[in-house]
Amino acid sequence: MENRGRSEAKLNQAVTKYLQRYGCLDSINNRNWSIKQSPLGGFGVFATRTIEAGEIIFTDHPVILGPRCLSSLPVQCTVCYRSKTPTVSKCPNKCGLHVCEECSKSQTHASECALLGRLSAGRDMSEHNERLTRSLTPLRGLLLDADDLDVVGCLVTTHAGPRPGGEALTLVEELRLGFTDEEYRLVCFVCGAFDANAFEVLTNEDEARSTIRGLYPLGSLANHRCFPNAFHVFDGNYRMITRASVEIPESAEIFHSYTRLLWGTVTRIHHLRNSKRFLCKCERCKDPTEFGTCLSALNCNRCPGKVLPVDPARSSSSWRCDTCSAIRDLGDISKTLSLIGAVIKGFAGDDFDIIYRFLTTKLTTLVPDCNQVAVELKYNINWILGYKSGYLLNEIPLDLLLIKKQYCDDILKLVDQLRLGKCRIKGLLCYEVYLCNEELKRRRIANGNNDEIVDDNEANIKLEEAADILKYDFSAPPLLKQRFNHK
Ligand SMILES: C[S@@+](CC[C@H](N)C(=O)[O-])C[C@H]1O[C@@H](n2cnc3c(N)ncnc32)[C@H](O)[C@@H]1O
Repeated sequence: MENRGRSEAKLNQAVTKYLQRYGCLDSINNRNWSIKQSPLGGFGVFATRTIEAGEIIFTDHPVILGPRCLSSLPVQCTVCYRSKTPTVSKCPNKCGLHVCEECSKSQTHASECALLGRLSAGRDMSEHNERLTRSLTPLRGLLLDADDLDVVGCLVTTHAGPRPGGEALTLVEELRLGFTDEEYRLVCFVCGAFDANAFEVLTNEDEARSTIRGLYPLGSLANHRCFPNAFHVFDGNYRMITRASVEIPESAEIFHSYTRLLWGTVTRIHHLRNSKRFLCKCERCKDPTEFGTCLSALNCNRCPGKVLPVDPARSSSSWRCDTCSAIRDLGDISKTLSLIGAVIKGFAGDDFDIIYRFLTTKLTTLVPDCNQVAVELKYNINWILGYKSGYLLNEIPLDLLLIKKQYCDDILKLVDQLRLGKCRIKGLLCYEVYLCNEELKRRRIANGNNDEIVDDNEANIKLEEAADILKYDFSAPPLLKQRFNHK
């Protein structure tokens, strides 16, 4: 990893100054972290004392924030990111950006409109709106002051020097923007920094997925582990609040996860290799059973055993049955995985009948219940039952309500087995179990059936656990925010 003259002293100084400047004072005053050389290469963030599970490690401010580079971005205001406001329209100055009425008068938009006017030499950019929105985030690097640029310079990039990444190429070739050489180099650097370090930002509970991303200087210096010891949420001001998910001993390295936590090793390794360009060698990756969860397992076609990769880090690893020890042909494994992938791709995300039928019939012939695809489908079902029209919690039959609760319990067990501690998924699922229990109680009372046992204590424990984990999360369900008086 290139260090470009970075040193522990320089990084600690630049990041501290940055956090002070943006008022992230809890990261400084009660400081429990330090940036140090990591045995993984480059730098990382380390605990300077024991940090309790749930304790805040740091609050970080985005040095650059903006739309993700997705082709399916909704039309949103490029300043406040609201997409559901009727006043979002193209800027009348033809800079090509969408803004809402309120933000059209903001200083942020004025600066960006002027920058784009200059870079496009006054051309009408309105027709390039979509491409421009997707490319806007790295362009924001051109508007940073020297102090902010200094902290961006502390971050690693996926490509050293003036080699353009995908986004920079889009900007230059398709938008034909007139950069100076220095501007072009900076835009390329920011693109690379986003590739290596960006966080997807989720701050609206109505949005199922994030449409914006940010560069968080201290968050970006934390390395990855597939069973992280920290998790983060975002507050209403796009600040990243990083907390310990488990107790972190003094001097231990603090880790985020750069992948979905419930992906199996083969999927995680593929993602890390392709998008972050490194190979994780953590305990979870080295253990073919992933702490006994067998998330990657397929059915053996000779016996009731589970077939697992012998060396999950190698794409050419052989796969062996844990019961009869038969080696399964790699071609056969790829075929099974492609078949499952193709079927799932064809699903409409919220068609309960189709997903449930596949999960409980065809899929069981190919993979055991612990496989990551089964887990993912159970997770998806949880967001249909109780949320989609026709499946609201008070409408669904009892068997579906019990299925939802069972799936949440199954995934919560898995989260514990994977040593994930107080992670965001756990907070969300605890809340869902609470809702299921409340609905079961409501039905029992409505039916006058007081003999049926619904464990009130469990409901309250789950509610408290959810509220504790999601305490600072702006996208948390309103009930949790209200009950515990969160912002
Ligand atoms: C977001 S940065 C983390 C901070 C980085 N180590 C630095 O020195 O600035 C991501 C980069 O750190 C390295 N990295 C993070 N986690 C790693 C791990 N578990 N094993 C090896 N390299 C890792 C990879 O080079 C990755 O692209």
